[in-house]
Amino acid sequence: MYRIHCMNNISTVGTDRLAEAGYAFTDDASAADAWLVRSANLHEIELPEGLLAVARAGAGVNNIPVERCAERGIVVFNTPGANANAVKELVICGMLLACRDVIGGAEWVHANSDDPEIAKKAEKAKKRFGGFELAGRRVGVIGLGAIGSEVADALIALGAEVMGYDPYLSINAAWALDRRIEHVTDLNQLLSACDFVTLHVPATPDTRGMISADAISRMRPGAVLLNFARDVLVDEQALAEALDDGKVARYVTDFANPASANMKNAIVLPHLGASTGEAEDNCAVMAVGQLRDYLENGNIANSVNYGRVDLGPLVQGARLALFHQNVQGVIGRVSQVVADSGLNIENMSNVSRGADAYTLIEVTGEVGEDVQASLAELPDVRRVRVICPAS
Ligand SMILES: NC(=O)c1ccc[n+]([C@@H]2O[C@H](COP(=O)([O-])OP(=O)(O)OC[C@H]3O[C@@H](n4cnc5c(N)ncnc54)[C@H](O)[C@@H]3O)[C@@H](O)[C@H]2O)c1
Ligand SMILES: O=C(O)[C@H](O)COP(=O)(O)O
Repeated sequence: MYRIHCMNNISTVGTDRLAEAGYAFTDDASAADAWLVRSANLHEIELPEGLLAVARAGAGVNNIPVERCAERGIVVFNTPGANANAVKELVICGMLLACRDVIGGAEWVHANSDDPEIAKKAEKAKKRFGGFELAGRRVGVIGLGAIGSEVADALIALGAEVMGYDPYLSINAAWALDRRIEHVTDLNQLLSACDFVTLHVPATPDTRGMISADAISRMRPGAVLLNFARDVLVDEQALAEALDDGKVARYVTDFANPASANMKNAIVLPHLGASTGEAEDNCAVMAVGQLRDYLENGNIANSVNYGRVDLGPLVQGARLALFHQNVQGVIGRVSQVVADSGLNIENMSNVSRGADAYTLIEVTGEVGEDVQASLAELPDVRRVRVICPAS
């Protein structure tokens, strides 16, 4: 029986599936075989010896020590696209809030709610809260993955002109985009041409600070910046100055921190992008499904530190799951140990990602503890699991 520890609240639509399958939940993170997590910061937490996997019910994995996990043979999963619709809707909402002073108008009504003349006064006051329309404006979308592509398509439907920038866009993702989206290969071209710029890239060493003082200086005067990706993408000091002097008209962000919360002309939300029932259920179901497939079958889908492996469900025999360095000779040595143990290899898959590799071998025959020990002792092998079919 596998033990799961939840680092955050995870939708019961997902966790119930684990309970129904006989999994146990533990409050003790160090005793768990796997962790389910949303945004809890795992960088400072010790990774227990027995931890096999971390499943992030969501997209961003900058809260997880992905490389350290890979070195230990701990598979990290995320749930690509499972919360994209929720974020897209909030981004469009953020853009509309920047177009018109909806918040100011609603606050005015609240402040005047006891005034019997409110209806008449509202007609006079409303000119303070007017604005402009999104249709016809040019919006730059940085990052055209699950969220960025949905935002770009929605903006086209709303009548905006859209420029997209994503140097790593896959051909399939490019085909899926509305053909009216102008694909630019120069970020500066997008920054200088757009009325709105919206960020949809992961937080990585490459993207940190990508909206630098220089990038801000290239933006159109009076442009609006939206950040529903991560706060570290933006040089917040430079942005605060640009908001003060009006170079940037509005900053709409999902990341409240001491800097953003005090910015002039900013609309700051408490990380609400994925906080809909639908998105939470989707993410939990996907995370749990991937976790089960790995724990019970050794298969890996949507991992951010190991490649995809799919030998289907394990029905007979057993599987040997090996994490090892991606170097010459490992597979030969592993096959020799398996053969010497009298096991027959029925099926096998090997994938590598950078320095790390994963090999899943389906065997028939009795897998003794000595086989696992012999495999674990091989050079360059980090971890060995023996997986048997559920009885
Ligand atoms: N506010 C929220 O609640 C919320 C919810 C989900 C995701 N997010 C954030 O949004 C990010 C994107 O989510 P997603 O689901 O679209 O991820 P995704 O992986 O589907 O898309 C990310 C895209 O960014 C592109 N990219 C990477 N580096 C780039 C660069 N330097 N310049 C331009 N493009 C680059 C990738 O090629 C990819 O297409 C997540 O990593 C997370 O940080 C926030
Ligand atoms: O990367 C994500 O998926 C989002 O930032 C959502 O984070 P949350 O699950 O903590 O709401």
